[in-house]
Amino acid sequence: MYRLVCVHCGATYTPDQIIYTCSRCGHLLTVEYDLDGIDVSRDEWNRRPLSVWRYREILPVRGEPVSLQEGGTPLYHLTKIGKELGLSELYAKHEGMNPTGSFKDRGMTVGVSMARELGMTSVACASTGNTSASLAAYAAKADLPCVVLLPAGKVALGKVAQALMHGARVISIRGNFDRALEMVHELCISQGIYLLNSVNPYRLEGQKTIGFEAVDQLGGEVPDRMVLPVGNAGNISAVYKGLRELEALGFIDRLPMMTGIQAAGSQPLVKAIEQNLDVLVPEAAPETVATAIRIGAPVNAEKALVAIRATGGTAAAVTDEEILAMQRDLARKEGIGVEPASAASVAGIRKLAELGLIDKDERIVCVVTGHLLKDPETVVRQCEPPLEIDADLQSLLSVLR
Ligand SMILES: Cc1ncc(COP(=O)(O)O)c(C=O)c1O
Ligand SMILES: N[C@@H](CCOP(=O)(O)O)C(=O)O
Repeated sequence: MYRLVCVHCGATYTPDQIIYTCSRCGHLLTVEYDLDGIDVSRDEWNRRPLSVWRYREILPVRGEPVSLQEGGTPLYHLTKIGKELGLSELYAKHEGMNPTGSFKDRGMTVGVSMARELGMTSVACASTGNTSASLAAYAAKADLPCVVLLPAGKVALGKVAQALMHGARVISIRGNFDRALEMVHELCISQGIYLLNSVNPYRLEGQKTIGFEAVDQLGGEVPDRMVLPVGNAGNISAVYKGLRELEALGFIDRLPMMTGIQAAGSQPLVKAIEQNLDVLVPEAAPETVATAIRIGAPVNAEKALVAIRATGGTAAAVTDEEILAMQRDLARKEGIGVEPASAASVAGIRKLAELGLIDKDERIVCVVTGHLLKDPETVVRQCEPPLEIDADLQSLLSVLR
C-alpha cells in the first residue's frame, strides 16, 4: 500500500494518478508506503540475488517488472587511492555496470514498469545522455514509443549512440538541459505521454536501491558517508529516502552523511549549502566537461537540501581538472572505468580529505554513476593516440625500447 505525497505541503494523491507535481503548490511528489504493513525480514532479502528487485516489498510495481537485470553492481574497495588519501575504508559502487551503463537503469526498470501498469502508451524524457540511453532501452523492451530531448552538442557520443540504436525518437534542442526538461514536461502533460525524468516519483524509487545494496554489501553496516555526483539531484534524494525507509523498518539504526559533489562550473546546490539558502538560485549557463551534471536548475534540489542537512552531510565543488585527474586515477590505479561525472564523487572526497574536512576513519561509499565508454571523446582527448608501426618485430621492439 502506498500513496503519492507532496514533499512541500503534504497533499496526498492516489497512486493511479498521472501526476508529477502537486496541484496545490507545484512542488514534487514522493511515494509514501504504509511501512507498518510491510512484512519482510532482512534474512528474506539476503536470500535473494543482489538486484533492484531484491527489495520489491518497498517498490511500487505490483506485476511482472520490465527488467534488463539491473542493480547488483560491484562495490570496490579503493585500496590505492584510499591509501594516498589516508582513508582505509574508501569504496566505489560502480553503477556503470548496469545494463545500459548507468544508475538510470534502476530508475527505468521501475518507471517503465509503472508506465505499463498505469496504461501509458508512450514515454519521454529530457536528458544530458544517460536518462535517454536508459529510457530508450527499457521502452524498447516494453514496446513503448519513446521521445528524448537532448541539449544540442552537449551529450557524450556513447549515450546518443545508445538512444538512437534502441530506437528512440531523438531530438536535439538549441538550448540547455534545463530548457529541454521544461519542454518535455509541457509535451507530456499536453499529449498524454508518460514523463520519465526524475520528476517522476516512481522512477526514483528504483534508484533508492543503490543505498540498500551498499548496506547489504557492507554486511548490513551503514557507511558513515555516501557521496554522489549531483546534477538534477534525484539520485542523492532517492538514496536518502530509501535509507530512511530502512531505518523506519528497523533494519538500520543510523543514516550516512549524504554528500553531494558538483562541478565548479555548475554548482547551484553547493552554493545553497554554503550560503545556507532554503531555495537554491539556478545557474543560467552551467558548463563542465562532466556533461552528465551540466545542470543549472536541479529539480530535486528541495529534497537534496533536506538529505544533506538532516544527515550532517555536505556539498562540495570540484574543477574539471580535478574530475579528469580522478577519472584517470580510477582507471589507472584501481582498474575502474567511469565517465567524468562519476569521477566527481571520488574527486570530491579527495578534496574534502585534503582540506581536512572528513574524518580519516570514516567508511565512505562513493557512487560512481556511469561507465567510461559513455564518453569516449573525453577519454581520447586525455590519452596519447596509439602508435602506428610497420608490421614487423623490429619496428615493435624499437618503439618499446
Ligand atoms: C553519470 C551521471 N552521474 C551523475 C548524474 C547526476 O544525478 P542526479 O541528476 O540524480 O543528481 C547523472 C545525471 O543526472 C549522470 O548521468
Ligand atoms: N544526467 C541526467 C540528467 C537528467 O536527470 P533526470 O534524473 O531528471 O532524468 C541524464 O542522464 O539525462
